[in-house]
Amino acid sequence: MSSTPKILYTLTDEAPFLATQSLLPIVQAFTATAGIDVETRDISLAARILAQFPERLGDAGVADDLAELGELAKTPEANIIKLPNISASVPQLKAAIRELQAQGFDLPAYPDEPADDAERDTKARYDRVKGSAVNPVLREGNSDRRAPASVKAYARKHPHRMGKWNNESKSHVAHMESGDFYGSERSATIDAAGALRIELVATDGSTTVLKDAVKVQAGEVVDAAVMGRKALSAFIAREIEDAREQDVLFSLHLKATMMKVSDPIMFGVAVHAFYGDVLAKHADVLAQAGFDANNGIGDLYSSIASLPEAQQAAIRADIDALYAQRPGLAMVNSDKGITNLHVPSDVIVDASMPAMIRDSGRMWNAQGQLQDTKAVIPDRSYAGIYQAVIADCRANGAFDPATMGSVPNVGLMAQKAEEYGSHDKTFQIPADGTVRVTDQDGNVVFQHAVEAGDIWRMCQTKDAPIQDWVKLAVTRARLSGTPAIFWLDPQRAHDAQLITKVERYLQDHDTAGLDIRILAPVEAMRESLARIRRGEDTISVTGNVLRDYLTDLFPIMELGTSAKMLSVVPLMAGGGLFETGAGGSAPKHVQQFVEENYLRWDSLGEFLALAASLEHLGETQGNARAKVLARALDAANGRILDNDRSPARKLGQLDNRGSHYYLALYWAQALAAQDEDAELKATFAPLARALAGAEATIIGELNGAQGNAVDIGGYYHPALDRVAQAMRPSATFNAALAQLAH
Ligand SMILES: NC(=O)C1=CN([C@@H]2O[C@H](COP(=O)(O)OP(=O)(O)OC[C@H]3O[C@@H](n4cnc5c(N)ncnc54)[C@H](OP(=O)(O)O)[C@@H]3O)[C@@H](O)[C@H]2O)C=CC1
Ligand SMILES: O=C(O)CCC(=O)C(=O)O
Ligand SMILES: [Mg+2]
Repeated sequence: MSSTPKILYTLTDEAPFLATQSLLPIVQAFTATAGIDVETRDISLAARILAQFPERLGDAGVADDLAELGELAKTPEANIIKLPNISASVPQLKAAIRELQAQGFDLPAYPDEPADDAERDTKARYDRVKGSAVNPVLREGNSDRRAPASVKAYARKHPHRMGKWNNESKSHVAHMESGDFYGSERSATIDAAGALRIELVATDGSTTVLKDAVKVQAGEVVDAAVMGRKALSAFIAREIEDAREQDVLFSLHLKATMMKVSDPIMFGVAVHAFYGDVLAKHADVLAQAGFDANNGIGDLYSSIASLPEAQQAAIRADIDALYAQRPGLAMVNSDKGITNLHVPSDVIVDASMPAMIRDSGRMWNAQGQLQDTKAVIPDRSYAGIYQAVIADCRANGAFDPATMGSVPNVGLMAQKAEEYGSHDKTFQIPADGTVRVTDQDGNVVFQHAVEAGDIWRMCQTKDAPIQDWVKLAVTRARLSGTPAIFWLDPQRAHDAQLITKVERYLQDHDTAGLDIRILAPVEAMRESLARIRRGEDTISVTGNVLRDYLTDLFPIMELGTSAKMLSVVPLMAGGGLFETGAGGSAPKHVQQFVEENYLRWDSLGEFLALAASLEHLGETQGNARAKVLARALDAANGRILDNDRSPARKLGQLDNRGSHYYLALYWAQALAAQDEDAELKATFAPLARALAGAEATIIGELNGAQGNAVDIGGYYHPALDRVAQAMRPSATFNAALAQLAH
């Protein structure tokens, strides 16, 4: 066991990174009193890019902290606090590369179409950073996400605003009826460890190996499915027309960040369907300019920027004319004309569907007004759950945060489970034929007839994570005395395999007196919704994708945001990964910060994660002081909520920094009030007095800093000293904390 107990705190991107520059000095000062080191590891998009080119960057290069954390996560010592990070789409990746180049880092450009081996190597390195490239590396355990009792109580007492619903709403979800992943899924449980080969046998007789030697373990569930390009394209074209006829907005909801191979292609199909006439008319020019529809219509505007002004104007005019014949497009930013089809990472289904449901089922139109919307979620595997929520809200009105029950989640996630681990086995098929998966003895495991342009993918779900997931579900059901529902669809090939395993592994546990059921997702949703309307809680036990979707959906309905969730990953090797909240990195918040030095990011997720991390450290390392710190922090978190010390949204009020001051005050007061550890009590009593005595001065200094633009020297790679200075504007607060170190 290591001599100095250590917590590794991640530096990430955007709002959580800014907030860290204020919060971390507080955390480090407090934990040092218990001899705990809180060290940082940089897994920001910028750091991950820089870590790819050590030989090129020399001294300017950085260590691969993510790789280090990934290894650590497989050991019992791991205690990692993971803040949200950017999962970069290609446009974001390119912007980050440009920014780093401008800062003097000698990085190669992102080669869209690599021409030689060197460029192929460069692209492969950048692609390692692309999309959701952090979470899958760290998540060596399953997921336990829930609203702590204090947070739920706060939400009940101070219900956030929910848009009203009525049964005239025309909003709905549209999904395919055939030709999708759902309809084509085949699944098998592997008997003995071995390796699978994926190959395309084209109709001309040629065979291409798509992937050789995919290692599989005994008991592992593998499945494969195909999304037909023609079927998808025809479906989207129909839905565009239907949206126009019904006079509702058209919107597309995918997860291009986590499904980084399949979903940008699907996004591109929608861009082509919507803007097809213009894209066809200017096809040659756009191809020359390097436009790629998979990167969104925003890529068209940036690609044509180098063309002669008249040519640009002609293309823009054609697009504007096209809008007159199309349904309204849901907007990401109406003022700036950013549409739902601009950038694939702007509308991410886990957050975008709950936001729509919270806003009466409406999205923003080009005029800056909310309007009923068609939400296109092409694949049927999960789309139905959102329609079930919409149908429920239409029939019964919006949910009431003051009375509704809770739906916590136990999610199967470890070791790149299911779709979220499929990227290296996802292919856009180059020619008509058959994709065949064979085992080491040449037996065909499954095969699909495919056409050029189709998206074929294979997923893996290992047995040990499934066993761990079932155990976690039973443990949570027992500890919370709450019914648990496994959301599994017997009609789906993959889920049918899982149902067999769940039924088998439930027998390994004492389930006497527990209410554990297995229901198909739509039924599970209806049952859970009926129960929350009655104020009852139900644990959702789901696969990886529904874990992602439900842990934004329910928190956003129950608490207003998923930032207030406790999100723990008990690592299978015995360590702990403590994620902060269940949502993302809120780019809007950075914009507000640089414009007016006001940060509305709520760090409650970080506070909760830290308490859980300290508790874990106390338990696993027999560190009594860590437990005292954890209990005091729990008390402080409760007071933050009771006294409403979370950041407000608008300039002039308490922002992120002010909420950190109150955290320090309440935490110090709780430590000064406890009697378990006299030394800690003596250490924190003077700090508690100093912070309480200087409340008006400190808040004055913190709030007084607001109002002007701040230059932090970069978006993806801001200057650390500038951020630190901006985030710590109270000399009085800083001095009081510094005293603690003496
Ligand atoms: N675990 C991870 O690392 C995750 C990372 N991401 C990444 O985050 C980025 C943005 O994703 P997006 O889907 O827009 O989701 P976000 O969760 O960042 O944003 C949705 C909205 O939720 C609110 N919100 C989220 N967190 C907080 C917080 N701590 N305090 C206050 N409000 C909050 C904000 O709304 P408002 O202020 O309007 O109320 C925000 O605009 C992407 O780059 C994505 O890849 C996304 C999900 C998880
Ligand atoms: O890794 C990502 O990109 C997002 C993760 C996420 O949304 C989640 O786990 O809830
Ligand atoms: Mg999510």
